[in-house]
Amino acid sequence: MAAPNLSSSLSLSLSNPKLFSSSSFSTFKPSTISHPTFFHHKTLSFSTLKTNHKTLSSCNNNNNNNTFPFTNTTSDQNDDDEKPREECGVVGIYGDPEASRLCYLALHALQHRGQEGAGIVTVNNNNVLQTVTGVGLVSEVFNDTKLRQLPGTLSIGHVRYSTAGQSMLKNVQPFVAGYRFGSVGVAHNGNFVNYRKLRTELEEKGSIFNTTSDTEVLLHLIATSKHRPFILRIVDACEKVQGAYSIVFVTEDKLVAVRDPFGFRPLVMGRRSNGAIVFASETCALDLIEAKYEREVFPGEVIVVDKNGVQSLCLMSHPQPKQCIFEHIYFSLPNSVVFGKSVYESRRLFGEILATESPVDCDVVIAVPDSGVVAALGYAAKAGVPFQQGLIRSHYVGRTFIEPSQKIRDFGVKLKLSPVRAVLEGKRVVVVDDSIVRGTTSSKIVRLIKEAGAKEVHMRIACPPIIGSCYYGVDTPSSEELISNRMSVDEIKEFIGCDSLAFLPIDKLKNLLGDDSPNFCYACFSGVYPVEPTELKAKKVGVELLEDGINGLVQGKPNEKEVKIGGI
Ligand SMILES: O=P(O)(O)OC[C@H]1O[C@H](OP(=O)(O)OP(=O)(O)O)[C@H](O)[C@@H]1O
Ligand SMILES: NC(=O)CC[C@H](N)C(=O)O
Repeated sequence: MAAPNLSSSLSLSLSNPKLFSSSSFSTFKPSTISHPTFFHHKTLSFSTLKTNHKTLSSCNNNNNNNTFPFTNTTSDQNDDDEKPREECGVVGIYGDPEASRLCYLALHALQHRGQEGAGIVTVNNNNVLQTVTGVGLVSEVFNDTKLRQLPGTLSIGHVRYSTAGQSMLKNVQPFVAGYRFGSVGVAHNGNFVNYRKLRTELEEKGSIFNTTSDTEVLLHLIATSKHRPFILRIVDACEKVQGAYSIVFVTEDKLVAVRDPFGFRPLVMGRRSNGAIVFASETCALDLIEAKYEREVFPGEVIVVDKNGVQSLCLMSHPQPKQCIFEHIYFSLPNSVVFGKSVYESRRLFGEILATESPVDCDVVIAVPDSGVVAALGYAAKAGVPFQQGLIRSHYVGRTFIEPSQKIRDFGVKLKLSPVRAVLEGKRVVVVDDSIVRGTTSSKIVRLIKEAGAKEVHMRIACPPIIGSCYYGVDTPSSEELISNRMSVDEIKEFIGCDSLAFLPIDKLKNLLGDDSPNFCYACFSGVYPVEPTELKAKKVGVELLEDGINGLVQGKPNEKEVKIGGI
């Protein structure tokens, strides 16, 4: 399969369905996509499609004047961890003879988004979808022998951190399924909030599930869809699921990328110099495999890549994007551009705001590595205080450690972070971290720093207090386990034992985002959910883990108070 030839001219005279064309997304104003990228969209032969599909009949975003980076597409140009877990990372590559190896490298770049399992599916020369999946890190799952088993030019890959379904091999993606018209593979970042209901309905109709992952419902919905051709089956399935999804699909001859109408999770598109098209959760993956960033997959967009080129069509209309602000706060790597903004720049500014809003006399600013580093640099620069490395992070301990008991978790922080006495002794120290979830890390850190001789410890947190659990792909604990949901800032200060504590004020965060502010989801700070989480989150009671419909077994009643449903 060769790289797609995108030189054919665009013909877009569609009124129904519409391709993503000149609808405007003025809120997307990233410098990186300020020079519009033009694709040669090959028009789907819609006369052969069942075009009454409502999702394809209204493409423009309602109620906003957003402008797509295209200025004119009618042109011929074209388990029970206590922290917020990372999310999954996805990658898709079309038209490169080294597709699986590039996928493997891209998954390395996305490893911070999931460490439970990794997998790649590649279409071989006989049009067969071949899979390698395994539990653990990318480097543990793949080796040269495994990659040799994946020849072909079309691949998708996934790194997993579970939000629904246990952490076990059978739930490691990509999933591949055969249905009566062929095979399809899927890699999903996000979480379906109506998974349990859909699964029950499908099971009642006879579906047999292989996994306990929410993602599998999509395959059943595709297989049972009455729509033709395949792309409309995908659209049909996506219409039925609710919640967050940035997905790549592979068939014998197509790569398809889809982002949910709210655009909760990121998904970007790039191109290698040989013309190969690449989709990835973050731009850091594009950079690693030398794919040039072209643009985001837009909320509600479906992009199909096949021998005819790149086609873009709209999944469904929606009032306003609701991109996850936590990608900028914690999840994404600082070298990525997410939702059109540099993550590094966001974090540096969060730090600057903290320095302005919550100044304190101090001798040194230190970070809780890794995700607190850039905000600490911003704080130090603004405050005019030296930044130093007061905590050394072990490179051999994962980003989050998944320890079943609190006792062992306490060691976890010590194992991961070691204080530097030379930096801390006798000093008034500002410690910048990106977030406080349960407060475990902060309380341990304050103790470590004080034990190393610090005179004062002032915690500055580069996000607002987290009071709501996430239902859109971040596996935060249930709301009742979130310290900011149970305690005031003063109480948290007492609990973690620091001399002062301040969070990034939400209004300042929104001010910083400016016109783009309404396009973000703040449910974790407000408890107001853009998409109703009908199935409540797992929570721990004593040593028992109660799981809900999202995560599987229900052994107890979820606390109804946990979820405040609000408007968008
Ligand atoms: O309040 P808690 O429940 O302890 O959780 C918050 C901590 O967890 C995250 O760190 P993580 O261990 O994921 O490391 P990272 O900064 O390297 O991503 C985050 O950066 C905080 O330090
Ligand atoms: N973190 C994610 O995006 C998880 C994807 C999917 N819900 C799973 O649990 O496998």
